[in-house]
Amino acid sequence: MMKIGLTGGIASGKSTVSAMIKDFGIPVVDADRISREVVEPGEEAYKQIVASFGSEILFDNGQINRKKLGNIVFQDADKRQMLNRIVHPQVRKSMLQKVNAYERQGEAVTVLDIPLLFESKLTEMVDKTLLVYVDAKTQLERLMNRDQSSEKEALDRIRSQMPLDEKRALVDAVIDNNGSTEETLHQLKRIFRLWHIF
Ligand SMILES: CC(C)(COP(=O)(O)OP(=O)(O)OC[C@H]1O[C@@H](n2cnc3c(N)ncnc32)[C@H](O)[C@@H]1O)[C@@H](O)C(=O)NCCC(=O)NCCS
Ligand SMILES: Nc1ncnc2c1ncn2[C@@H]1O[C@H](COP(=O)(O)OP(=O)(O)OP(=O)(O)O)[C@@H](O)[C@H]1O
Repeated sequence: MMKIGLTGGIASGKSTVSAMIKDFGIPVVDADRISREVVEPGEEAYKQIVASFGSEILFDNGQINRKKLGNIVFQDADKRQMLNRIVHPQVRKSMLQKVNAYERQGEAVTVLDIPLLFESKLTEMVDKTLLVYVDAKTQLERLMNRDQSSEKEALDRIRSQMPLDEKRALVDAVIDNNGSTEETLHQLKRIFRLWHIF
């Protein structure tokens, strides 16, 4: 089974591209979604997060207040590393299980949507890498719009990741998502044809 690592920066358009890939009938394993599952109350990572960051980061119902935890970790690299050390091993484990299940089902291709593919050195999990690229101005605008966040909150998040221009040099193929979604779909199809996926 061919494994494709789909990556990008925050709000660069990974979810938009992964929805197109699912429409082709190709399975997608989503690291962001898994990172939400592994921090549900009762899970091992949840207990470690509460022990490390305190109950101030919880809502009254016990769920993690992600906006609050985000504001802490995206302003402080040490705290971010502390959170990453708790969450990433669980995410990796769960991703591997899901990928193996698709392999057993006989899927020919599976896409792994991993925002931190390079930052977390997960490239050995995949055969090919595909970057969803946007320029810095578009990224900031789309992020602030989508999350209704301030410029400061958005820039804190963008700066906690490897710049997209650096990622460009590391991948097998790039989709430029500055244009319309139609142009993005066109580029995606061209790359998948090139890789003999269809
Ligand atoms: C800090 C948290 C609580 C903020 O939650 P929130 O719901 O606001 O954001 P969400 O999880 O949807 O992430 C949105 C985007 O932020 C970026 N991002 C998330 N975590 C990180 C991180 N540790 N470092 C850099 N960028 C990150 C990614 O591009 C991601 O797509 C959450 O992102 C988290 O638990 N992060 C640690 C786990 C992680 O690294 N997840 C990302 C991929 S595994
Ligand atoms: N080609 C496009 N034209 C206009 N808007 C777009 C385009 N692609 C994506 N968007 C919008 O930009 C925002 C970010 O896109 P998306 O959520 O797909 O990014 P992402 O990389 O998955 O983000 P995250 O890392 O936060 O999960 C969304 O509001 C989306 O609707």
